[in-house]
Amino acid sequence: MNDTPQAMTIAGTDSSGGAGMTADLNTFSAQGVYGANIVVSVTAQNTCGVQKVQMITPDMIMAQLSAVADDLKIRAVKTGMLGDTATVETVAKAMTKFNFGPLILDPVMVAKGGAQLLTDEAVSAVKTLLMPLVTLVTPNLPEAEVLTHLSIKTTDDIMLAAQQLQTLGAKNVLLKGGHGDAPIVLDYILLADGRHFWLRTKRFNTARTHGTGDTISAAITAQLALGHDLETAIIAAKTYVDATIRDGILVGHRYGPLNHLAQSTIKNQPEVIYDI
Ligand SMILES: Nc1ncnc2c1ncn2[C@@H]1O[C@H](COP(=O)(O)OP(=O)(O)OP(=O)(O)O)[C@@H](O)[C@H]1O
Ligand SMILES: Cc1ncc(CO)c(N)n1
Repeated sequence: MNDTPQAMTIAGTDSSGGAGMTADLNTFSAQGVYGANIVVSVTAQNTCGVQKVQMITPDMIMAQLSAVADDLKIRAVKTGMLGDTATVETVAKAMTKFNFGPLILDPVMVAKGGAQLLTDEAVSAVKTLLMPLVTLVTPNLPEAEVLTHLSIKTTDDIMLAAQQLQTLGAKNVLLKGGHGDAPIVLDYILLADGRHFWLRTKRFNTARTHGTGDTISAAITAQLALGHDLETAIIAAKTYVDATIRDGILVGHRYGPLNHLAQSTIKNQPEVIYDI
């Protein structure tokens, strides 16, 4: 029997199944990777918004992490919603104690419907405790603004923000460009060795984008667990998330979930641009 590639998500649940841990696990499966899941919060949520959040105790979070570390061979790990300072501290502690492979930090702060998923206080814990441990950080534009205190309007601002995120300790940066309404979507990647590039796709004119950020970071994590290098992993993940939006499904009434069973095709690969 082959050694099945295993990845792990540390995140919150979404009762409607579109974002958070469910999006991560569906993505892992779609990429052919086995998924372990550390639940840090339970949310009552649907495509219209988040109604209620219940955090899990640090002790229970650590027990889940220990249980996985004792038995599985995790090759890459991602974090999603972390919620509060105690959770960030627990996760940071576990990341130095156990070897789960490269850490992908998706610094989830606000849900598509507007609910806050990370306290203001916890933002500084993310910056000081987690960022130095991170292989790749994947903020969207508003999250990058909070982490860097920059106002990000232009492509130059995006490049500067990515550099600042590296000075906080993240080795590599993916700045996601899904927010806004320009007809072209640009994601920016700054690698540890200073190389950088943009991924350009056309914007799908749809509100069915619940969990796009979770999905791209989970797809990157899965690709790393499969043994691909980071650049290849990011391009494959972007191609996949594009397909999951393109082949949309009709679930719920507002920010509908993605189609995690969608197939990536050569035709929907992003354009890679080095100079903008
Ligand atoms: N309407 C769209 N059309 C094409 N690509 C999109 C669209 N919306 C998001 N994306 C892509 O999805 C990925 C996630 O980007 P986004 O900026 O939406 O993340 P996010 O805000 O963290 O998502 P969420 O909070 O819903 O998890 C990026 O690669 C982005 O380019
Ligand atoms: C639990 C959870 N994690 C992340 C997001 C962001 O997509 C969400 N809406 N809910």
